[in-house]
Amino acid sequence: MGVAAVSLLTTSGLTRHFSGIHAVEGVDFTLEAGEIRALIGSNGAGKTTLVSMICGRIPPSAGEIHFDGRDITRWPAHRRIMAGMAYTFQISSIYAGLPVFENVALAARRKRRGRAAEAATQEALMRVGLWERADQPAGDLAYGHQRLLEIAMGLAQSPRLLILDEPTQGLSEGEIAAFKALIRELAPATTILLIEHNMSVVMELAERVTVMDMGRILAEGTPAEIRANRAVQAAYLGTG
Ligand SMILES: Nc1ncnc2c1ncn2[C@@H]1O[C@H](COP(=O)(O)OP(=O)(O)OP(=O)(O)O)[C@@H](O)[C@H]1O
Repeated sequence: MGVAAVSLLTTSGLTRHFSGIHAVEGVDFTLEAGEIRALIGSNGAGKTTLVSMICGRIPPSAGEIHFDGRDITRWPAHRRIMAGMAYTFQISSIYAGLPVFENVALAARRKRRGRAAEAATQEALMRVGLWERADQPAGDLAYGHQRLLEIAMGLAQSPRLLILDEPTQGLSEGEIAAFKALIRELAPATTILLIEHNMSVVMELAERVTVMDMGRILAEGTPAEIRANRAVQAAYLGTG
């Protein structure tokens, strides 16, 4: 028998309670290096809470997280960034008064210094197509471009795992098509985990889909398997 590849990310028994609410309950979740994974589920299913524990925004009530073979359960967020994780959460991180370039450079400097940070900034802006707008105040960008700016901020950290929370929310059809193309270019060098409500994005982009319901993993599989899954249809897809 061959040696099993080490998964990039594994959670075991990961749990988070908020004063009686079981937001995430005993989740065993695994990501293989290089994959594009979608995390779906109805409002309140626990997706953001799960991802927040993975990236170190909130501590778990119980359970463990391993990244790249190391137990990172108690690592602060910045140490996880150094280890190769990056995440974007809905617009929260943009400084509207600062130029586009500076926004991305601030993110790059969480991992690198000096010229290396500037080079990573330029590369990330070119990758998402915002290099021409590098000098504009971020607050002047159209909404779709602000979402791309957030992705550039993640990319500037050259992550091995990029976590995106609802990246296509509020984007136009054209912008969504550009987003899909961008993500396809990033994988498999970068592993992608995206929380996504847009089913066409999930079905076209993700190699595997994880469905959460009431804090637990309800199902996992290829897009075709998930579409055909009765429990998923009842809990989620059927209501959409
Ligand atoms: N800081 C918090 N304090 C109290 N309850 C919380 C907190 N964060 C999340 N919850 C609760 O935990 C549950 C899971 O929420 P979570 O935001 O993780 O779900 P979600 O699947 O990301 O939903 P959505 O698709 O609406 O973003 C919900 O019942 C939510 O109200």
